[in-house]
Amino acid sequence: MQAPRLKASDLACRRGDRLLFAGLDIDLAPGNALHLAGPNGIGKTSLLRLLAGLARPYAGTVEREGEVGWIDEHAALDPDLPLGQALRFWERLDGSAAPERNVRAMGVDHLLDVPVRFLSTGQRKRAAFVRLLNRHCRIWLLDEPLNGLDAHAAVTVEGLIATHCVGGGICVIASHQPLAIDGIGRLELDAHSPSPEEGA
Ligand SMILES: Nc1ncnc2c1ncn2[C@@H]1O[C@H](COP(=O)(O)OP(=O)(O)OP(=O)(O)O)[C@@H](O)[C@H]1O
Repeated sequence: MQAPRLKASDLACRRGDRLLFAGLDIDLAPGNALHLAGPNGIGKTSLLRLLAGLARPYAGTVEREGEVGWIDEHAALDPDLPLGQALRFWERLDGSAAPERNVRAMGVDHLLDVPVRFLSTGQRKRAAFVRLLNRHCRIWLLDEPLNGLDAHAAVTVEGLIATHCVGGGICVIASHQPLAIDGIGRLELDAHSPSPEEGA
């Protein structure tokens, strides 16, 4: 399997008439985890979207080697299906090797008969992690992955991220919460001074 790489050079992002950030460089190799921090609305999700290729940069480039696994507040599971069936739909597409193990690891094995729409916020987040683990992507881009999780599940997720990186993966995490992960880097986004063009 090819080693993952995630590199952003001189990256700028504009949303509406606001330049959120500019001149940003990120270079992540196998084993690297990066915590994106900063106040609400500063551009953490926007940066993750650029890194994922879901949005086009205003300036600069993103180079990506390896498939991206994404977590945000949407579980991407059919709300009308029982959780087990909703997960199985993706397992077939993802070619999951050990779905039962991942279901147990995220502690949702007792919820497989419950329709996804009845799951709590934290239960839905756990289910989203089952799907992420099933996919074996080398690059994880996680937007507030600890939101809604209890303390025990948060420790589980921190462990999963650490294991993913020790195994040669890359992970970028936007989070307002501290992350207990050995060796994790930190990028604090702060307010970008408006360009003359913006102020005009
Ligand atoms: N599609 C869009 N069009 C215009 N502005 C947008 C769009 N999406 C986001 N924004 C704006 O871009 C700014 C950055 O949003 P973003 O979601 O990246 O921030 P964030 O740092 O992730 O915030 P939070 O900590 O609240 O999750 C915000 O002011 C937001 O309103």
